[in-house]
Amino acid sequence: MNAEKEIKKDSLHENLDIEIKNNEKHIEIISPIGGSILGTVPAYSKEEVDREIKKAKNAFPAWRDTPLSVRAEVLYKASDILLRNIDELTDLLVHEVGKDKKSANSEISRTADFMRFTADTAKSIHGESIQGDNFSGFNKEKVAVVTREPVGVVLAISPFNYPINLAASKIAPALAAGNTVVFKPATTGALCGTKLVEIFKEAGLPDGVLTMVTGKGSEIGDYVVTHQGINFINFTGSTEVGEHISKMTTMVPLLMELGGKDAAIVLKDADLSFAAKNIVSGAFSYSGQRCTAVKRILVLNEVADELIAKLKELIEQLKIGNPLEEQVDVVPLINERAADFVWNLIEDAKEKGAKLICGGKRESNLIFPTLLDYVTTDMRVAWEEPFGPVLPVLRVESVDEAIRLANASEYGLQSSVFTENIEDAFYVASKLEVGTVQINNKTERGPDHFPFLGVKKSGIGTQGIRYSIEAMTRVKATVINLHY
Ligand SMILES: NC(=O)C1=CN([C@@H]2O[C@H](COP(=O)(O)OP(=O)(O)OC[C@H]3O[C@@H](n4cnc5c(N)ncnc54)[C@H](OP(=O)(O)O)[C@@H]3O)[C@@H](O)[C@H]2O)C=CC1
Ligand SMILES: O=C(O)[C@H](O)COP(=O)(O)O
Repeated sequence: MNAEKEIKKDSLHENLDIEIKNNEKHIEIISPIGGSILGTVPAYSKEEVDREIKKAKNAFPAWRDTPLSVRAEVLYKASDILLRNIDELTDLLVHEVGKDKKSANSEISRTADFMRFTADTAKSIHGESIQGDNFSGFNKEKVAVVTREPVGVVLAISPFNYPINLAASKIAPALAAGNTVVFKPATTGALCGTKLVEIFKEAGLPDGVLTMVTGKGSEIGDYVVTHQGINFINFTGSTEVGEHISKMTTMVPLLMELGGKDAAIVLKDADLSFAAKNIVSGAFSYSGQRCTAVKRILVLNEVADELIAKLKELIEQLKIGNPLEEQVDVVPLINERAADFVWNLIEDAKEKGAKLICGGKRESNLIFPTLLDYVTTDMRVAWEEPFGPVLPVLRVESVDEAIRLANASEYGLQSSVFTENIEDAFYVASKLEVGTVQINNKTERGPDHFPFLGVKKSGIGTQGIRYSIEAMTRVKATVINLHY
């Protein structure tokens, strides 16, 4: 039975030109703005997944052997096409994941820059040759020619929050390196993902070099990640799913960016106005639905009151609401379930004695930016990643207490330290168990050629343009044995 029923689009979204197929072989994509259906994507069966992976496998030898300059040319073209479609894509992003228009637009232009930089970087990566005589017992007659080889078929799995950028930042380096790619977008974000694939094809990618499988992760995810045709998995998403994938797979290299609980550590001598401005933007942009969002403040007691007053003032200036109507800072969360989770964290903290400074209000999946003071280590919000607009403040007695609390997290993505003293900044940075420490800045991923990684439960391996290309290639040594 595969009957089609007509679905009428909500007036909020009727300007979007997306097809809706209402049958059991399609999944509905629900907008976080208004909760209505935006479009549908196919729910792939196992046989269809097999077919797409096989296409990528078959396309691999020819793509690997395609000159790098030609592969790079496709990325330059894709970057141009992306920019040509920036208005349409921005609009789709706003509708599909509820991002504010300015951030959505910058996601697209950043992705175009990313693709160009990837092509440039790939062209400048080269191998080396090594002579044997450095090792005792060998001489110059033995020479290794060391090249970088693609790994084969890369499975790229992206999350909902950057449906264009976190897809392209896996796909572009993988393709530049000579791999073929099977792309599994987050279901909310799959309409954007579909457009991105179309753009790569329009740029001239041969058939099978980039294929896409859509379907709910809970239904097809395990089948895809354990498929024998996959040679490498590049995943961004929650720690829960990342851990699950790493338990399911065997002998497949993994590159994973997972959850975080980034701390902003504010020392006594920090420029508090500057720190507050950075923290508010770091914590609340896209309503905190960013892995690198500032997710807790560890502030020295002596300056806590002053910092909190400044934070409150800035938070109260944030524009909250519907990104389809106007430019706002804080938008509805991706769905009701996400909002329930954040709401429960706020309630738990309040019940255990946290002081609500501002926010603490909810309208459906829109949570108002919330600042909680006097958060203690028995409260869930001190440790759990909200992926929403709630910011806990933990007051500390000393710099070492801040470091201890920062490191007590199971996560280790990034941390900020705000201070005017470079010695103190480096002392704190040297002790923090994270992938990146930001001195006097909010936590953030860019610029995209910097290494981006998480330690502990925040990830495996390193992304960032050159790092991603290197991660998705392997070294091959061809040894010349001369006998002169
Ligand atoms: N460190 C980083 O760089 C980043 C980390 N994140 C983290 O991601 C989370 C939010 O993103 P969200 O999209 O909700 O994350 P999820 O972990 O829920 O989903 C991520 C992706 O995994 C897919 N998936 C789900 N189950 C499986 C499975 N069994 N096998 C294979 N794939 C599966 C999802 O598909 P489907 O949508 O169909 O379920 C989606 O494509 C937060 O925890 C955040 O910290 C987000 C962005 C960046
Ligand atoms: O997915 C995320 O949340 C990102 O990797 C963070 O990127 P950003 O710091 O540029 O928002």
